[in-house]
Amino acid sequence: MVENFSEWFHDILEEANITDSRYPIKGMAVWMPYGFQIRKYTTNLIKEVYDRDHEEVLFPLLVPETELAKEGLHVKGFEDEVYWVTHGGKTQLNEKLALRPTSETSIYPMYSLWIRSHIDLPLKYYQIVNTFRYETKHTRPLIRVREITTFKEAHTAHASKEEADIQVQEHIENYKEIFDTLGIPYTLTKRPEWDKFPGADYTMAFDAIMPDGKTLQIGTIHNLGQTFAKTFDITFEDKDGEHKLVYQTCAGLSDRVIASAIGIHGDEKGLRLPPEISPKQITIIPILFKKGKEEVLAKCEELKKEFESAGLRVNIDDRDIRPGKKFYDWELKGTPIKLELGPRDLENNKTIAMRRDKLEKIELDLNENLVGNVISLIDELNENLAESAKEFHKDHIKFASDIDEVKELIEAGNVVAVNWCGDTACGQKIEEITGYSVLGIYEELEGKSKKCIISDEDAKYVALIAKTY
Ligand SMILES: Nc1ncnc2c1ncn2[C@@H]1O[C@H](COS(=O)(=O)NC(=O)[C@@H](N)CS)[C@@H](O)[C@H]1O
Repeated sequence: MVENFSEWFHDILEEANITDSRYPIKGMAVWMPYGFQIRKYTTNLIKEVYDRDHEEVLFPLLVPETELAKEGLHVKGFEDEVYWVTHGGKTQLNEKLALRPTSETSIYPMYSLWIRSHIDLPLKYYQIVNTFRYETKHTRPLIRVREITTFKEAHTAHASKEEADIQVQEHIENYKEIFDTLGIPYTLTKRPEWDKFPGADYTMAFDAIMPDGKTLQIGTIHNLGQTFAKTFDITFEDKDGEHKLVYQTCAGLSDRVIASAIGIHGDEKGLRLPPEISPKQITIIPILFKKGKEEVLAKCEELKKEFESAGLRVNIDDRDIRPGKKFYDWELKGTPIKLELGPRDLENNKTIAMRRDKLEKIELDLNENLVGNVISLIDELNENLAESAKEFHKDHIKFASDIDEVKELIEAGNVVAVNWCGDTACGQKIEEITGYSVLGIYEELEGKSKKCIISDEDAKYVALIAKTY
């Protein structure tokens, strides 16, 4: 793992041409070409999963103040973060318009118009848009931004509580598929009452443990119950002609999916990208001398076509610079597989392959199942990135039976599991004493001793405590 993760993360975004934070508004950055490709493949993955049982839509960016203010708990939760538009040209608008911090209050008035009968349910829409939050905590590219550029928000409406509960599970399965595909390990916890989404009945959260041991909330799923249905009058006529309020869920992902893929898999040489989202999966590096230059380049083009017809993304780095610089760039940009091809290799019908995760030379025969062999290397790399990330993740969740241990384990870069009676008073006491956050209830771990770490009452749950981004 890298030494100073925070510095590494900041530097890699610039050096690998992912984003440029020199844009003259704090918390906003430019997606540069290489990063834009990574973002494109990440959103493709999210769409592939969500298009199975949701429909993609696009709502306006601006939300009338009256709509935003309707849901008391919700607006309370966001009032300090909302950006406002007050003028059209020189004309003062007769109503302030919010830049959406999230889209419940722009979507649900329309749900109220569209949903009339039980045959309109379940309604399951999602959009991938930019949202705006005037974050006052330390902003950080991709991790805590003021313009969330890649905000996937799914909003569902159901005829019954049971269906909404099932939908929460389906969102959880969707998120597991997305994060597993990217080899990103996570803890799944139920956020404590005092830290759930404003207006939600409860919040399920995916947290990643970054290399510095701090956790990053990489996705959330909210069971909204009927709170927003009441506020926005989203009702339907059921089979018996009764008018009922719908039950709702919503689920969000953001740029943090990309932040965790970059942060968790990177090493001191740079990115090690999961093949799913790497702009190129194979970089062919011709070793060019005056003699045999044409033949080598011709062979590279031929190989490129062969890999592309197998559905792989390939580039040939034929820049007229020394190979060492090309290797450096390939390692920095994290392409999964590098193939070296020089005149001698051509004569011997060989190419030297290298996996970006292990950086070991592997000699492959050019005429012997080359595509199959390279695909196997890509799969092995994918497996290995996920495995080593899982190792790190597991090694950094420790159990503490007394409150002093919690602090020292977190300072040592861990997430800490403790027994908790579930009382808010105890939970908030844990945060007060340690200065760290209760991520929530963690079902994966069975409590060792069954006493709450604060009250000594019978512990009902295991809770995770962490230093968070
Ligand atoms: N300032 C931010 N920068 C980057 N990502 C963020 C930021 N704020 C929140 N996120 C991400 O966005 C996800 C969804 O945000 S949220 O507030 O929890 N949930 C919602 O807004 C729901 N309406 C989702 S549909 C969070 O889980 C987190 O991963």
